[in-house]
Amino acid sequence: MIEVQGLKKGFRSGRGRSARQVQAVDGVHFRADDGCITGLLGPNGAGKTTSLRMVAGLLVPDEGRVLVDGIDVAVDPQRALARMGVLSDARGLYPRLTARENIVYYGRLQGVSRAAALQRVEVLAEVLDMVPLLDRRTDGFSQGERMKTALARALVHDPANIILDEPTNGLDVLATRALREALRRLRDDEGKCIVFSTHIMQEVQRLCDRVVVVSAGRTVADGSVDELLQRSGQADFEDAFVHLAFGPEALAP
Ligand SMILES: Nc1ncnc2c1ncn2[C@@H]1O[C@H](COP(=O)(O)OP(=O)(O)OP(=O)(O)O)[C@@H](O)[C@H]1O
Repeated sequence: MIEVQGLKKGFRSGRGRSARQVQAVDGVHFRADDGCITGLLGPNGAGKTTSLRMVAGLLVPDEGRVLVDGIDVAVDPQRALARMGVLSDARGLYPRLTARENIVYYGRLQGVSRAAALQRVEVLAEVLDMVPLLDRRTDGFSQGERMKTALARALVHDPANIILDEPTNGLDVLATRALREALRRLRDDEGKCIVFSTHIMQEVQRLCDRVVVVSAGRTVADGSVDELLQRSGQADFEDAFVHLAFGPEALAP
């Protein structure tokens, strides 16, 4: 389970006199439960990536805190991070290594024994439907094949919590469907807590048990798709999102 409380993060942008403060995150909070897929939905620049980078311990918040299975990331980062698998947009794989070697190598870096990592590869290859890829060098892999390998790598230490930043970026429709199916299996078969960011409505509607709407750095709404439709009084989820993220006036023709 991941709990995010009152996160804030600002950046200084530019130099000298033209430098100014950008408030990337200005009050993001949510709770993501085990066995649930939670989507962070927001427009470009809403602060989703910055929030997830703080959750993953890659950025230190100015304010607020992140609890991973009750462990404060700022207080005990090692224990908190060991409970998370993170798939960011940097999906760097070693091109000369096979998919299996990439995954096992990362497992070793995470402190997993070679035998356990090799065993985990077999399980993940089934869940992610990538058995035929395992013994190919990743050099020349398609975007979808890279994504699956990177996801398996992020999950090799069997973390209870999975964080994905815009995971379907650059994937075609079949690879996107395969990823969705993999995330559902990780939720249903393994009871994982899954948090991902996106600005794609259909993705949220098809996949999420819970949606956190982020706008201008803040959590502005939180609930299931049906709850958000009800709360906004809209029949269409895109309209509901625009209403919640930008206010009812943004829906005017
Ligand atoms: N390192 C940085 N320095 C300066 N500004 C930053 C930095 N990182 C993010 N920002 C700014 O913070 C705001 C939030 O950015 P962030 O990448 O978190 O948004 P996002 O919701 O993930 O957007 P997108 O959907 O476009 O990826 C943006 O205005 C961005 O320009």
